Parts: sequence; structure tokens; C-alpha cells
Amino acid sequence: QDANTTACQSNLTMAGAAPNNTKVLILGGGMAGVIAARTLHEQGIDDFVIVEAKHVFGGRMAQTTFGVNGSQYVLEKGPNWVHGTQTGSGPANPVWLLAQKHNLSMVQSDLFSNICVFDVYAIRCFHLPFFDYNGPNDYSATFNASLTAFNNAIVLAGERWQQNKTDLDLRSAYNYMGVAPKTPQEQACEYYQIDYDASQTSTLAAAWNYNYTFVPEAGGFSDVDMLCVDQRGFACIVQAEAATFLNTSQVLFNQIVKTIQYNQNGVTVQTTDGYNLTADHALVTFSAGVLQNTDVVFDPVLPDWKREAISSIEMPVYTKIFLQFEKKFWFDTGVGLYADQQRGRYPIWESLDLPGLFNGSGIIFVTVTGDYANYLEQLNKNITQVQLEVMEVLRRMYPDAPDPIDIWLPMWGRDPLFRGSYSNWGASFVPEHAYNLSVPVNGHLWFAGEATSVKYFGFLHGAYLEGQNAANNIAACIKNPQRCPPTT
Ligand SMILES: Cc1cc2nc3c(=O)[nH]c(=O)nc-3n(C[C@H](O)[C@H](O)[C@H](O)COP(=O)(O)OP(=O)(O)OC[C@H]3O[C@@H](n4cnc5c(N)ncnc54)[C@H](O)[C@@H]3O)c2cc1C
Repeated sequence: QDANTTACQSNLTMAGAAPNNTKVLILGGGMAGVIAARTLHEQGIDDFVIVEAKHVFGGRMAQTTFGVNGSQYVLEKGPNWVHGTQTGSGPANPVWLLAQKHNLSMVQSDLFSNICVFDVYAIRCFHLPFFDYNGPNDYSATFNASLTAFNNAIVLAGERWQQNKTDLDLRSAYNYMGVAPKTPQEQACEYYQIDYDASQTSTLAAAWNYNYTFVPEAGGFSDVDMLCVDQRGFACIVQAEAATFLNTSQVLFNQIVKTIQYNQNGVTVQTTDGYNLTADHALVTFSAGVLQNTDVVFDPVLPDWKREAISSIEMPVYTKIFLQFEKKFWFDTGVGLYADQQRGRYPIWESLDLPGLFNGSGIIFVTVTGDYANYLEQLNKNITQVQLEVMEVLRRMYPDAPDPIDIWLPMWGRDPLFRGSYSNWGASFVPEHAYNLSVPVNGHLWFAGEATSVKYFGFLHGAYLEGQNAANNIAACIKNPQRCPPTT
């Protein structure tokens, strides 16, 4: 564990004693779980315990210390951006507010064309360079056409939503609009707009996928993205927030929940260490990927409508592969796009060796998603093979590229605490599924997390708002039984 992270978490690195009986068990200490706990506290309810498998808060907000001795940096293996900030006096992204409260170091980046760096003189923006398997190739016109097609698909999705029409997957929406990316360059551009964000191939991503976060007119925040470069780690904002209101007796770290028994009176949770925790209510904040697998057993099994909703959401993998070189030899922009003959093969390259970021670090990372990320997980950390493939691509972009001095990648799909990176609506995931994901079972078993957010699924702010909302509902039920959900 990084010393920096421990500092963010203050005295909460100690696990508390197992409680006998509490009003609420909060299962999972990611963004949703910690904000749910804070909300209960704000509501005057402190009789709760957070049960977390790891020994720190943050969940998918997790970092690694990467690089050779003497040149190491704390990098984010999970979320890196606050997506959407605030427009004028409109609603503010609560994660943006939390980041400011805890003085998180961030840099503004424009994922769709360039990255802007603030230095002492000015704001400087750099433009996206393009490559394919023959080296540099300026297909910026194709990129712009692809951006227009994507924006048109979003408008179309919004119109269909307003008219109560069924969702279209993006492939169908593109066909409908007469857009059919065929060449490697066209497909790389399409990948940049779709798969890079939704972590899934365009045939599976729902067309109304992006309507809220970036669009203030639709109730979202703004189209500004802020990249976290804080060496305490992005998770610091959750850990430092937890330290403002929690005490050690409200936290049980290093406990993996194995079984959740529930009935019309309450909930009993068993952990792999043999703890039996009882409570009036339990709030499950585990990822959709965890719930789709058998890592946690519900007794009795969850009702059909709940299992259908959990099974219907996509939980694809998004993998960043970090590389460090003796010194930088690549583009001066934030992002470079590579078009391979195989769609999705090492397409998005992001430089961290920039003024305002980690200048002089020699670090670049390449992101793969969906099927290709699954393939990398099948290689099971065969880093030699990954390096061979990545370098084959990088040398198509830069024939004289030397070997890296360090390389690392996480395994989100294989991790039993996550089983994927973040949720995404497939075209067969209908609004009723979204509603059913968050609806409590038997009046005592509650659900929250990024996946239960209809407007902001996949995002940190979705997890934040869902944790807050569920805790407010639990508090209302505790204070007034007439406001409890039905027990059937
Ligand atoms: C690679 C990647 C990139 C991302 N990029 C961004 C981004 O740039 N911006 C953005 O807004 N979002 C991004 N996200 C999504 C964001 O990370 C999530 O939306 C958010 O962190 C989810 O929070 P949560 O509380 O719902 O779930 P989690 O963070 O998954 O919290 C659940 C907690 O439950 C714990 N747990 C699981 N199983 C058990 C068990 N059996 N027993 C006990 N504890 C258990 C886990 O350890 C975890 O702490 C990214 C995610 C990934 C993986």
C-alpha cells in the first residue's frame, strides 16, 4: 500500500471489531458505499458498519506505483477522469466538488481531439496525431466525419427516447444514418468514439448511452474532463472523505462477503473469515460483475426480476497497459490514434510525459477494451507476450522505438472483487432492467453502485449519487416504517 494512500485514510487503516447487530450493513467500500455511509451519518444514523474486502476504501478507484527505481509514479489503474464538471450555475458533478474539497491535482483534457496543459505562461493545447500500420497517416478528415456521425447518433438516440421508441445499438443507428465504417482508419476513429468509452464493441453499446453526463441541457454537468495526476491517488478523495466522519468501529476491512441471507425481518452476512453479521438492513454496492458471478451467494436466491436485471447489464473490461522508456520519443500531444488491420488492436495511446502531467517520466499507456481486453486477460499476465505485441504496434508507429524499461497492466475481468471494469447498457437492457437493478428485495436488502444509475451508469458520479439516494431511502425507512419498501 502506498504511504500516500494511508495518509489519505487517516486512522481508518485499522479494521474495527465485528459488530453483533447493527441497523445497516454497507457491503463494499467504494464510492457508493462510502457516500452511503456519509449520508446515513448526515441523517443522524451512525449505527452502521461498512464491510470491505480490501484494506482501503475506494474500490475501483485504485492506483499502482509504476516505473523503475528512481523514476516511479502513482498511476491510476482504474478511473482517471472526473467526467463533466459544471456549467454556469447548473448542477455540479458531486465528484468534481469532492475532488476540489480534498485538493486533488487535476489537468483538463479534451479526449476528443487534444489535451490542454496549464503552465505558468498559458494554456497550451495539442492536436491528435494519427497513425496506421504503415506509420504516420493523416486521416483527421475521417476522424472528424466519425465524430459527426457519433454526435448524430446521440441526437437520434435522444429523439427516440423522447418519442418512447425502442433503443438501437450503435451499429443499427449507424446503418440507419447510412454510416458504415469499413477501412482500418474508419474503424479506429469509430473505436475512439465508441469502444474507448463504453469498453464494448459498437454492436453492443446502446445508442442513448451518452445522453446525460456531458449534456447540461439533458440534466448533465458539462463536456469538460479533468484528469487526476495526484500522487496521493484518485481514491484519496474517497479515503479523505471517509476520515471526516467514520470511526474504526464502523469499518470492517479485509472481510470478503460470502453469503447474504435475507428475510422479512433483516439480513445476515457471512464472511470468508467466519464472521456472522446481522442487521436490519444491508446495502449491497458490489459491482454488477460480482453479482453476475457466484462469488457472493444470496440465500434465498434473488427473485427472477432482479436476476434478469443483473444478468442483462454488460460488464466489459477496459485495460490500460503502462509502458516506461528511458526517454520520450513519441508525439507531444496527450493522445495518439493507431489504426490496425484488426479492429481494437492497441488503438489509443496516451502520453503521460507532458508538462503539467509527469514530465520526463518516459511513460505512455495504451488502452484496449472489450474483446481485445478479454484476450489479454486470457494471456494471464504473460507480460513477455503482451510486450511483444504492444511493441510490434509501437514500432509501426515509430520504427526505432527501443524496448521499454518497465511494463504493467491490471486484470479487471479476472479480479473476483470486480469482474469487469464498469457497466454499460447493451441494446437489450431496457429501462425496466435499470429500475429493477436498484429496487430493494424483501424490504431489507438494498442495492446501489454505478450500475444502478439510470443517468450516469459506469461513472464515479453515478456511484456517488446512487449511494446517496439509497442511504436517504434507508434512513427514511428507519425513521418511518411507513416509508419502507414492501417486504414481499
Ligand atoms: C479501468 C477503469 C477506468 C474507469 N474510468 C473511469 C473514469 O475515468 N471516470 C469515471 O467516472 N469512472 C471511471 N470508471 C468507473 C468507476 O471506477 C466506477 O463507476 C466506480 O468506481 C464504481 O464505484 P462503486 O462504489 O459502484 O463500486 P466499486 O468501486 O466496485 O465498490 C465496490 C466495493 O465492494 C468491494 N467488494 C466486492 N466484492 C466484495 C465481497 N465479496 N466482499 C466484500 N467486499 C467486496 C470491492 O472491493 C469494492 O471496494 C472506471 C473504471 C475502471 C475499472
